[in-house]
Formats: sequence, C-alpha cells, structure tokens
Amino acid sequence: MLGPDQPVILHLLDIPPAAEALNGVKMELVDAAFPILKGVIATTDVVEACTGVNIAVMVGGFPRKKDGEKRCDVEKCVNLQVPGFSFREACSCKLQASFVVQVLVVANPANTNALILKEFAPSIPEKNITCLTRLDHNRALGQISERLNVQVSDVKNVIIWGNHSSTQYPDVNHATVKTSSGEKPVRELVKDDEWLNAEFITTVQQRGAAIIKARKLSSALSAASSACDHIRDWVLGTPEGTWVSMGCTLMAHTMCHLG
Ligand SMILES: NC(=O)C1=CN([C@@H]2O[C@H](COP(=O)(O)OP(=O)(O)OC[C@H]3O[C@@H](n4cnc5c(N)ncnc54)[C@H](O)[C@@H]3O)[C@@H](O)[C@H]2O)C=CC1
Ligand SMILES: O=C([O-])CC(=O)C(=O)O
Repeated sequence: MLGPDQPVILHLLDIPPAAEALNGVKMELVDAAFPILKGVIATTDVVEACTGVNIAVMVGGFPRKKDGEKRCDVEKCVNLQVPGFSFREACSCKLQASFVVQVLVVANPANTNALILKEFAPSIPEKNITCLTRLDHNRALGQISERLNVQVSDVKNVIIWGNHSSTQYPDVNHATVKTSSGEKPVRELVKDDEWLNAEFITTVQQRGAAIIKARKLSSALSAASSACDHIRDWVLGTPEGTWVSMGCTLMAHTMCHLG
C-alpha cells in the first residue's frame, strides 16, 4: 500500500461479536510473515484502535446482499458512527500530539458514510476524509483494456464522477491508451461510441451487483487492491500526467489530481 520499503503496524478494529474471527485474521497476518509488517493490534476498543493511527481504512460495515442497493439503511449507517465517534474521541483527547489521520471510507454507502464521518469527527480536517471510487476507476480501465486487448497499465485517465453507486458516471472522454505511435484517445481507438456511451457505462455502474450475483459475496480482492491503490496514490502521488478518482467530501466532484 505504501511501497515495498515502508514498514507498517496494523490496528484492526471490529465489533465484539467478531472478536474471535478478528483474532483469526491476526493469526493469519502473523503466519504470512510479511517482511514489512512490524506489528498487529487486533481490538474491539475503538480508542485503542485509533491511537497513533496515520492512515485509517474504514471497511467496518455490512455488505449488501443480492438485489440490494448501496443506499443508506439508517440502522446500518449509524454503525459507522462508532468509528466516527472514536476518531473524534481520539483526536480531541489528544491521545497523540502529532495525530494526523488520512481516512479512506470503503464501507457502503461509501459517500454517505464519509459525510457521516465528517459530521461526527470534526477534528479530522475535511480534506483528509475520502471514500473509495477507485474500484470503479479500475473497473473502467479494465473494461477498456479488455475491449482493446491492451495492457491495463497502458490505459489511463478515466474519471469517475459522482457516487460509488449506480448513479455514477464513468467518463472516458479524456482517457488515453499508450500505443507504439504515442498516446491515443480511447474514443479514437474504440471507434464505437454506442458501446462507450451505453454498455460500457452500465457495466461499470453495475459491476458490484454482477460480482455479488456471481460470487454470492461482494467484491473482495479488487476492492482491497483498489483501496491500496487509493492510499498509495494519495500519499505518494500519481505519475506525471496521470490522475485517479476518489470521493471527497470537500469538493463537489470525485476527481483529484495528485501530482
Ligand atoms: N466502496 C467500495 O468500492 C466497496 C465497498 N464495499 C463495502 O465494504 C464493506 C465491507 O465489506 P466486506 O469486507 O466484504 O464485509 P465483511 O462482512 O467481510 O467484513 C466487514 C467487517 O466489518 C465489521 N463491522 C461491522 N460494523 C462495524 C463497526 N461499526 N466497527 C467496526 N467493524 C465493524 C464486521 O464485523 C465484519 O468483520 C461493506 O459495506 C461493503 O459493501 C465492498 C467492496 C467495494
Ligand atoms: O456492490 C457492492 O455492494 C460492493 C461494492 O461496493 C462494489 O463491489 O462496488
């Protein structure tokens, strides 16, 4: 997430009914013998979990089932206030003088949950609260790469506007592909505006539901990988001339250029 040379200490927070499973995750992390993993704190105590944290990835929530929408179910959303409150506590108690936290909200509805967190943790600067639309961004890159039969790493600069939900707008109008004769616009290479303006968009918008239908579980590997991409690019920056997508509560749009 922060490169191969950056040691990390993981603080894992879960709710008390999940404490045993959480300990199982800790055992697996130890058994994986990751060279840069310098410690694991597995806890159900929000203050212990938040103390000294620099980067917080909020995945605590309940994935939707087949046919569900990523809407805000009040009872479930309120759950996110638990970590929200804990961050407020951790910050206001000045548990650590140099407490700087960058937050990525993953749990759905991700944009709404980021907004809730902003309200309940006012001591976290607004610009430090983001939510995950990078998965949608990566999905758009993947669709273009499959369509053109090119390496996904040669496709760049799609944009995800709006929420991490079926109302988002995946935009390829500035996207390019690296070719042997230089960078070319995606539209020029695809040569099929009908596909780009319809099926491509709905495929990206509905991809989460398609994965739930196929796996009977919500996306896991791609979500985790895009969360790592999000944090890495946020902290370390994107390559010159490249941008990525993320949800920000500060701005009315989801596209950030991180130089
Ligand atoms: N924004 C995005 O692109 C994506 C978002 N998601 C969302 O991420 C969330 C997590 O998904 P999975 O990891 O598949 O679910 P999961 O059910 O495997 O794990 C969620 C964990 O969160 C814990 N939890 C629930 N409430 C909590 C709270 N208040 N504080 C701390 N921990 C809490 C649960 O006990 C469970 O261990 C879901 O809301 C899912 O919809 C998933 C994929 C992509
Ligand atoms: O669709 C879901 O519920 C999980 C998710 O956010 C995604 O895969 O995009």
